[in-house]
Amino acid sequence: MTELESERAYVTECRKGLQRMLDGARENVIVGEAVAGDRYSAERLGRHLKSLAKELSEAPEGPPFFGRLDVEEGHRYYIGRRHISGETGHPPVVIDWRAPVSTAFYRAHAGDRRGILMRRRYGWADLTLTGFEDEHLDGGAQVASRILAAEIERPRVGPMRDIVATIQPEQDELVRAELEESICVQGAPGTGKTAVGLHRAAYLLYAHRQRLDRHGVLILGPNRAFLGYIGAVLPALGEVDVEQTTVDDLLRRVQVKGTDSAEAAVVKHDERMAAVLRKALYGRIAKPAEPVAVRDGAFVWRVQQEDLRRIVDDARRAALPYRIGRERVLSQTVALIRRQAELRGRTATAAWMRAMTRGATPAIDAVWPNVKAEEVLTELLADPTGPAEGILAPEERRAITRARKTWTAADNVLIDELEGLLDHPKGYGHVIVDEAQDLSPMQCRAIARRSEYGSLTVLGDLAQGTTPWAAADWADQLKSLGKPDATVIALTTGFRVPAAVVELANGLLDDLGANVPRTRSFRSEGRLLMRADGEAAAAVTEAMAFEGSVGVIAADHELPGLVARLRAAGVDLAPVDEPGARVTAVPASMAKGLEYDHVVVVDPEAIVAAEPRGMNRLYVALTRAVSRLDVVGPLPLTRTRGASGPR
Ligand SMILES: Nc1ncnc2c1ncn2[C@@H]1O[C@H](COP(=O)(O)OP(=O)(O)OP(=O)(O)O)[C@@H](O)[C@H]1O
Repeated sequence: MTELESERAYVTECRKGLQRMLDGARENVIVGEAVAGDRYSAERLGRHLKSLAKELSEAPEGPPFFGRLDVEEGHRYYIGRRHISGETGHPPVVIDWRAPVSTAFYRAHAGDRRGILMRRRYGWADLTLTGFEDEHLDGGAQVASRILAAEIERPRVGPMRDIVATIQPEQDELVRAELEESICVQGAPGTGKTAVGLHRAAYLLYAHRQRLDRHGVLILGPNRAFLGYIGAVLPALGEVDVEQTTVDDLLRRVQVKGTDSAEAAVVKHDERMAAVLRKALYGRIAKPAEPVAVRDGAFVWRVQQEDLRRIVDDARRAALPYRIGRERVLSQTVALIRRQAELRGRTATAAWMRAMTRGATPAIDAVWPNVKAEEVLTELLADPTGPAEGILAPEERRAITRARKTWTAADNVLIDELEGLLDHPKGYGHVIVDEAQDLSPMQCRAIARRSEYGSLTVLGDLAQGTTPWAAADWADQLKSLGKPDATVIALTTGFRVPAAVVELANGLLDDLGANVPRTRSFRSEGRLLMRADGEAAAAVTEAMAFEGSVGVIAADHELPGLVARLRAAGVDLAPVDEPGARVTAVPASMAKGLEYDHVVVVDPEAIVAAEPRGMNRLYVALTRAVSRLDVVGPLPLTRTRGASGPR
């Protein structure tokens, strides 16, 4: 038997192992229901076993392993996307990539062998094992892995895929960072930030399943097209319970029908709004102007004005959320009434307490009113002379004063801030934030509230910041996110963009004024073509001769006209939220985080001119290509390049 044949025989053994696990899980469902001691545990056990059986039967069929570690003569571990048990009494046939032993697969090298003699990587064509590649760590020269290079250079089609077989050592360190540790990854386009974030979610769920099952993991991305693009990665790794959403969707409480002026949006996203909102809310608490009087049959119980004032002051000092503070004031007021009643020999039954609470409520409403976040904001936005005075400048107050009552996206952020003052929000065990350079201070606060007792993985690139409030450095952003001590780590090897395109993009960095390290590309192959105006149709048609996806990126306002012209030339483009299409029309504002095998950027000057941070937008657009980039029309003049352009 050749070595390849014996490896193929092992594949068969793995498939048998999987079938055994599935049969076992199904049988357990039947037995489990019978053995549980009571109905409650029968139900819980049943649910657990059923979900295990369901997960196993629905797991996408893929290669059962992608690597092997030989630790000593005859002793080896196969590493795969999921654990596969051996026969009863035998060790597992495949070890989960997240298990501690698998770490060596990603990190061992000749200088630090971690007890490994040999690492084997496997090549697959769908479900057929086609070959393998060995790396002997106990001597011999290091050779670059062809399987690894082929995987990274593979043309892209459809949604994002997992990278478990090829995670790089510096990425693996981030994936496996401790749960308690908040980290911030600064990485140029295509360095694998998103991939690292998704694999970190899968890793943490494996390593801390119980804790995170209770508190949950949340992934925040820039827009829905991006979520559609990354949505299949975690389910393919067996993780289906991770909440993936955008910041806007996470904070949506009122329906957005209006848009803010640029000035108003900037003010509403400014951190000073937190102080304005606090003042607006707590300004509603009044000094008690009279005693509390509660009728109780023939009696009237009283709580003196002085006592009520003390209760209110104590509750304010305790810095509780507003609603909890109000509850405390009400219950302490009723407690004083109860004490008086008991001194007079009354027994305070539950019904009596409820009646006293009802009776005291109007008096408490007068000092600590029950309010809704929307009401507070409506009043604030209607009155330029209100709580914002002394915090915002007069023109800023005017900018946010609105004539008509329609909610905007920024209002949801403000309502969320108020909700955070009113009550404790739902927290998560771990939150992963992608494109975090674009978050405003107020959005950061919303995330900080949800991760106060958990940790964060912050992913971003200061050079790709396109919002008016984009971060200039990570220290401030991390402070706003409530994790000032998070470690900032830079990733500098690009796995998406070919070297020629990286060179072009690096040339733009000086114009962006972002203090970030330059990238080097893992990929020497690839093509950059500068084309003249009017060659968009030719560029797209030529792109379609290659395998892989094509993305056509243009300024948002130019895209509809371009799509119509291309359609007339016989090319149909799918909208950006349809992952998996052959040719996609991508508005520049939605390009962030996406990638296509071949990208055609049309009219770069229009992309730059369309918005204040247009140069950053162009930097994003130019760095979406995996194999080929066509730039149609001249690049804007830049400080570094002068009038002639790169080629
Ligand atoms: N170790 C790796 N092995 C194989 N492919 C990788 C690896 N790391 C990253 N990639 C691939 O490189 C591409 C870029 O990765 P990703 O989208 O995570 O980068 P990013 O840093 O988030 O980029 P951007 O800033 O542009 O959003 C993806 O196709 C990803 O699968």
